[in-house]
Amino acid sequence: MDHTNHTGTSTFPHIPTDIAWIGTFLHAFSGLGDLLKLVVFGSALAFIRQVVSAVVDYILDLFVLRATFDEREDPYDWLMLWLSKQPSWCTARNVRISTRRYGYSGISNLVPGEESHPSDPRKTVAYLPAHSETQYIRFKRAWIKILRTETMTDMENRFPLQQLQICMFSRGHDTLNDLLLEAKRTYKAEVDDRICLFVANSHNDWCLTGCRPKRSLSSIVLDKGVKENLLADARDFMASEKWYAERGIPWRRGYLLHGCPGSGKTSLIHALAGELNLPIYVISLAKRGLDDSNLNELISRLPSRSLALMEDIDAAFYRGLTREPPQPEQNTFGPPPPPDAPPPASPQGVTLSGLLGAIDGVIAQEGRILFATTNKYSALDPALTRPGRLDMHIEFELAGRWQAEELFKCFFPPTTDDESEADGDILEPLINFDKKGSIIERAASLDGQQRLAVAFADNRELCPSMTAGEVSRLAKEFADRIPEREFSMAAVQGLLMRYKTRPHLAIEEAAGWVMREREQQAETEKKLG
Ligand SMILES: Nc1ncnc2c1ncn2[C@@H]1O[C@H](COP(=O)(O)OP(=O)(O)OP(=O)(O)O)[C@@H](O)[C@H]1O
Repeated sequence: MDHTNHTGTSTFPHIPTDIAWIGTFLHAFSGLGDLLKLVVFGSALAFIRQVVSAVVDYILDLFVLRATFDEREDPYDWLMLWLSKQPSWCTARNVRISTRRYGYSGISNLVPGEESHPSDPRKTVAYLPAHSETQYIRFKRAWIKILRTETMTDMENRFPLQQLQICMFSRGHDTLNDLLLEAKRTYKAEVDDRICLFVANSHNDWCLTGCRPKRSLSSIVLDKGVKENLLADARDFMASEKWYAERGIPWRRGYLLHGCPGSGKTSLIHALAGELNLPIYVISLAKRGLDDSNLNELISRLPSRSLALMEDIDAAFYRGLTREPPQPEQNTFGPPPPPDAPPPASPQGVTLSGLLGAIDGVIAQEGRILFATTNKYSALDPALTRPGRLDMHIEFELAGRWQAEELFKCFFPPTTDDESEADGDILEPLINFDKKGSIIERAASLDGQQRLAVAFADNRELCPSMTAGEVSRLAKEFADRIPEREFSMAAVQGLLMRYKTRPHLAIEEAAGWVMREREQQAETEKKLG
């Protein structure tokens, strides 16, 4: 075969040249092999890493349990209270100071050296681990990693949402369940003899504002049978879920307490909540920004078996409430704007139809008790007060003599059964002592103002000891000086408060107090025209 081309030169001689060129080329890039090796090795490594990480993740998923607690949910509060009792939680090195309270006193740590003040719970501060600070806590032989985080729920970073993330080695949910159970029990024990109050926060979520000691029903003096009937009715309702379901009646009950200010409406609701062990959810209809849809949302978020409280429902009626949708200038809740105020830019507020719908509409929660209070019963629309919405109406009156007598007994309970011993004390009731026990002065010899000053002295323990018989006699004497149905119970309580260690002085001063109150009332009426 002839490999000669038209130029007469053979083509084969080029082959060795090309091979040489490739050789030269390869020689020039002698690192390429290494590079290829590196690429292959790197890819293999990345692949192995991914596989290992997937396997590790898989194994971790099998053995590590992670849980997130959101501050909008109850378990967050249980856990925060429980954590507050763990030494390592309270001694975190990177702390955030907080006045938020979980349970009643659990998380609150007084600033060292500072005395607590029962009337101002905000004076106590809590040391919480800072956000993004990891804490390790031992629970039932397991180590739990806890991380507090704060995320923003809106674009403008206005609504921070706190979360707790916990992580533990555990194959099943047993340890987590145990932890939750213990946290819940701790929380329950803390709030058992207290009532928890919830209000709506800026997200329109229910938020625990605090827990206060339960008030005993016996400290509220009402006409015979009133509180007993109310308690029996509420108890019966709470136990009647099935009865309501069988008859297709929504399991809800509403109570309207109406009457003069300071007659014990709010106090009775708080005492009842304590008796029924129900948390109170306070709905403030005058709250800025609350409209029909917000109200609906709030009511739909009420937990079952709760007590919703709408106070001073009459405050909404300064312009009259209609069933129409809200207009800028009418039909809204809230205090009246000043006369020269510009009209609101957009209609806002709760309408009567919105309120009616929220109370008994389809979204209204089952198993809840609604309490509404008002000082102006006649201002309420009959649609609002009809059975099914507000089933039971209870009127509260000004203090009767019997109530004044009972209130006196609440203030000065008998301290001894021994009549002879008691008599001695009662004969000298107005002697006052300083803290060291020296006699200051015999109050009987003082004028009115001085007597008051003495009565305010910090000598509570010097309240004379009295037998039941003596207390009854004094209580009657006191009640005889209080005119029937003229003053509120709050006013009578105010009088007794002035002489909380001086029952005799309270009796002596009662007549003068009545005169002064009447004068004041006359003056106020004159001013009002
Ligand atoms: N019937 C009562 N028995 C015992 N204490 C009472 C009674 N009524 C009022 N008080 C006392 O008076 C104070 C005010 O009472 P409360 O707030 O319950 O009245 P209210 O009827 O809800 O008043 P308002 O209508 O102004 O809200 C409380 O400290 C309470 O202890």
